[in-house]
Amino acid sequence: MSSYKLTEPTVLAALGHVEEPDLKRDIVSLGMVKDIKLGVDSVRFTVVLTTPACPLKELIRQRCEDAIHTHIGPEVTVTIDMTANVTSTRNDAPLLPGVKNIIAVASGKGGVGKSTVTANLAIALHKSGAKVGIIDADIYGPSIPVMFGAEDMQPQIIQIDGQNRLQPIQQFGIKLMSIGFLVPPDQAMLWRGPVASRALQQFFSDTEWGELDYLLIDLPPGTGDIHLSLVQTVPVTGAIIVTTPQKVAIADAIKGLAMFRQPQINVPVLGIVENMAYFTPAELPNNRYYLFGSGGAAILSEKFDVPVLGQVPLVQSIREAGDEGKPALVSGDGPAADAFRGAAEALARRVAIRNATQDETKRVEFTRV
Ligand SMILES: Nc1ncnc2c1ncn2[C@@H]1O[C@H](COP(=O)(O)OP(=O)(O)OP(=O)(O)O)[C@@H](O)[C@H]1O
Repeated sequence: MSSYKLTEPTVLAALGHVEEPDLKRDIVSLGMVKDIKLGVDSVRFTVVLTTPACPLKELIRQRCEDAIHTHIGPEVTVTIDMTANVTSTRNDAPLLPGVKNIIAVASGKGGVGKSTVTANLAIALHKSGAKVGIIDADIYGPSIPVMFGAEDMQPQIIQIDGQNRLQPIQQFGIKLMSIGFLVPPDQAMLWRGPVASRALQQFFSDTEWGELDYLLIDLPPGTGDIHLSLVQTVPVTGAIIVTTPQKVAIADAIKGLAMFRQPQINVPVLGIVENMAYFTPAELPNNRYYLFGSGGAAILSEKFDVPVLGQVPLVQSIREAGDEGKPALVSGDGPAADAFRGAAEALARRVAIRNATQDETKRVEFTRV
């Protein structure tokens, strides 16, 4: 006969000592413990994480096991099923009710690798088990179709409740929508701002996205009409800023960051991704050459109190993968893949913290900033 008391209340009391490291609250009051099943000397339960990309999964599992052993008894056999339910503040959203988080990916300067970062973050999140989509909002220079080897594909039109709806293209597990799928590239180039903005709005209103944990928006470089249209069309969960370490890129990244932080816009900036942070030759993966300088993102991070989500090296295989139409992370390994995976985990973590600590973003309701 065991001397300890193994009941649902004692299990919950024990697990009440386990703190979610990011949210700084115990996992029981956060509603993360489910399906407790008791045996004679054993307990099995499920821990529902806030993202499948959670880098703290093993830490939380270990702490749960330790808590049961410490507070109930060391002899108890503990089985923990880890699962995830991505959190959201998009409650009762009229547009895209099945999309939990809308993440804007912005850069100050062109060519810093914003689309490359978007594509690989999406693949990393998908590989962790999340449902992910990308809207290519770079109406005048869409690059997502090429990066996903989908430039010849066309979205199907389906009828739902008597209305025509666009079906996103699906490649490598990611749902995609881009102007590049709908009109020849040279045609969109000639559109004026309002036409381009309307095209973007249709990606939200007329596309059948279904259920998604993360919808990434690949914005055009700089700050402009499309950015305003985005925040006027949907409440954006948060933004990330992609930059290279160069001074000119950082100066422009500050402008992008400041735009999201304007009081009228007020979209939380979740972090910075420093792309082409250093060069690593394939044959000497431990050598790092800081071609564009170093420390730029760190300075930005400190000055604006925004975390650096990751530093992605400049490697030939990333460029080749982009040109071949298969984002590097689909089949790649090595330092670049590690950097993208780390950045995706950090992003997912920031989204979970943002959702637990900040109210829903409001859709912007004005025409001028
Ligand atoms: N870390 C990297 N290593 C090597 N090449 C890279 C890296 N990041 C991006 N590139 C390459 O740099 C070029 C520009 O990247 P990308 O199109 O992603 O930039 P962008 O910021 O989205 O550009 P745009 O100004 O069109 O919005 C592409 O050829 C891409 O493959």
